[in-house]
Amino acid sequence: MNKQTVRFPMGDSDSDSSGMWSWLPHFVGLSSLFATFLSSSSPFFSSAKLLILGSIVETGRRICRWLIERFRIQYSMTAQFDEGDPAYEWVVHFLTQQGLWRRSREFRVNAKSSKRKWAIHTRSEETVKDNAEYVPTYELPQIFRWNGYWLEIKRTKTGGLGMSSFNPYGMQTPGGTIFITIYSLRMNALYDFVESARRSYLDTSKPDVIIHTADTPHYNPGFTWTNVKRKMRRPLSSIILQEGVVQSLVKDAQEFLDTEDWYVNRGIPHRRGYLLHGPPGSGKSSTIYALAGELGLEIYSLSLASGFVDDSFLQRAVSSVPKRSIFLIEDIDCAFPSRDDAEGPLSYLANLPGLANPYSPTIRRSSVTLSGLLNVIDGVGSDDGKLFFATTNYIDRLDPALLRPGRIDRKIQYSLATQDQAAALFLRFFAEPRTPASQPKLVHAPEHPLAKSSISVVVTAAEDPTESKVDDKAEALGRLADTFSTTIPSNEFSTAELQGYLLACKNQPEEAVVGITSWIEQERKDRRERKEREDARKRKAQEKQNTLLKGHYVYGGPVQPMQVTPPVPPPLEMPHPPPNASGFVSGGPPPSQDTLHEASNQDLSPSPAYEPRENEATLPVAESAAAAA
Ligand SMILES: Nc1ncnc2c1ncn2[C@@H]1O[C@H](COP(=O)(O)OP(=O)(O)OP(=O)(O)O)[C@@H](O)[C@H]1O
Repeated sequence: MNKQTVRFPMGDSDSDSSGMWSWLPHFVGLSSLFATFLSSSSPFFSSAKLLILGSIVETGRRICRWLIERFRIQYSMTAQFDEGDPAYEWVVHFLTQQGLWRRSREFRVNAKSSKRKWAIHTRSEETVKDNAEYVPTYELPQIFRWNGYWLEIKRTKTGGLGMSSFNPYGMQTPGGTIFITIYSLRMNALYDFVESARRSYLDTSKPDVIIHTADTPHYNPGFTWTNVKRKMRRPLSSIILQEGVVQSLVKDAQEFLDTEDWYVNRGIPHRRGYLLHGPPGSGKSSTIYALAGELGLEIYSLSLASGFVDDSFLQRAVSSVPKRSIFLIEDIDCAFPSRDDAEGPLSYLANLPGLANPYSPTIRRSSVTLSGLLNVIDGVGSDDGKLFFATTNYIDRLDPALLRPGRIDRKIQYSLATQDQAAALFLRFFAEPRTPASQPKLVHAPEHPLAKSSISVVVTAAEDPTESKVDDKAEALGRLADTFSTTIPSNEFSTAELQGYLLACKNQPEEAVVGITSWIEQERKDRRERKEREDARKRKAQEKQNTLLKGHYVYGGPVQPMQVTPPVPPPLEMPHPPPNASGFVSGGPPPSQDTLHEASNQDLSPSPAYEPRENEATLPVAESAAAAA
């Protein structure tokens, strides 16, 4: 048998040196093959060459990207700011100040509104009063240097009001989102950036009061307050109330904001609730705006009557109100009936289909429940130094639970204008603008016609003889104000109504005084007519409600809570005793075929002459049912 020697390229003890390297020619052969491959001009080799080169380039690119990503993760941090969150406004405003948006090449152009101040201006800011605003919409990242750091900004496009977009991380975001990457290892860099943005935003906002509202339903926690409005800050002195009322309110709120530690140390939730109640147009909202301007607070205002506001939305909205701000619910009584109404005999009407508001004045109009609101006022969302304000025209419609201390700590009552208020309003309208040189004094001199007024009346009293003319004018104006106010009956017209009248005779105080009597008469006449119309409308609504009630009661409609007895048509109108559910006349012998035929043709809808029994309409349904049984 021939011994066959198996040769291995290396490591075989039997192998000789020539055997050890015998594989080399093969390799050399390969390399020559490789050389041939590289230098070959055959199309097959060219494609393969490209393939390999492409793979090498792609691998290199991926490695670079991976390295960059590693670098980003290691040496940078990215913060996300979602539209609807206050921090988004700070950042956008700050970036605007840095002039970043100027490099943008894509804009959304809107007619100018007071909504935002950060749209860029097309020309020099001082000279131009733009009628349109140009809001950048680009998505391309921008890099800029701030405070020694490199920052990269990327802003996702807004898909339009209420529409959603996807951020680079695949999360769905309604509205716009800004991503800011800071290339630094210092966590403080991000903190410094956000703080600078916030401070600059607050500085710029000082002359305005910023009001956030929620006008679209969003189910993402960050996106509740989607609308921002600005109002000119209103001086406290422009609010005409009994002396000291506004000042004491401001003092109270300021004290509350300054004593956070006191609350924390005693384990008392740091929140304070105010209810401003009184007739429409008496200055409730104006007081809140003036207070917010004075204390530099932003207002987060929510209408509970909005269809999309339910308990859970309310909870989220309150928890995203930042510290040291005002959470405002205007016309809180509109949201739900008082507990008595809600549990009253007609409360089930709220669930009946087809019953609209005009016919059911006590029916719930909001998805917010009383317990939901109470939880929000009590709960975590409402501490943290937030001031809760509510306004109402009808305090007696509010549930006592809502009014207890701890929820509402101070109630301030507003009333229709008194004569003092009318005089003060008159002077506010017609007094000369004051110059620092002729600072007016609050005069309550005994001889002045308004001396007994409890309201601060601004009358310019000149001590300098050169100002005697001003003094004369002021005296004359004081007399006019006196005549004007004494003509106006106290507590009949609201301050807003008087303001409306005075606006019509701007710069003509004498005319205002002359015309006030006929204005009062006209107003009274208008009111009478309005009241008559309103009474007629209410009567009609009541009648319709009664008819609907009867419809549900008599014909076994969808009145769920009541076990309503079978139909009981009125006996007098019916030619026969009413057929029961199976079509047979109750009691008596079974009907003949003729009778059955007659009964089946009979119209069972209420006859036009049908009138309810005397107590049927007014009795609560439960009692009516019992009576019928
Ligand atoms: N006491 C007041 N002092 C100064 N201005 C007032 C006063 N009351 C009303 N006004 C003026 O009347 C207008 C309406 O006032 P405001 O909205 O504050 O009333 P309101 O009590 O909140 O009314 P509503 O209950 O209808 O919301 C404002 O322009 C405000 O300037």
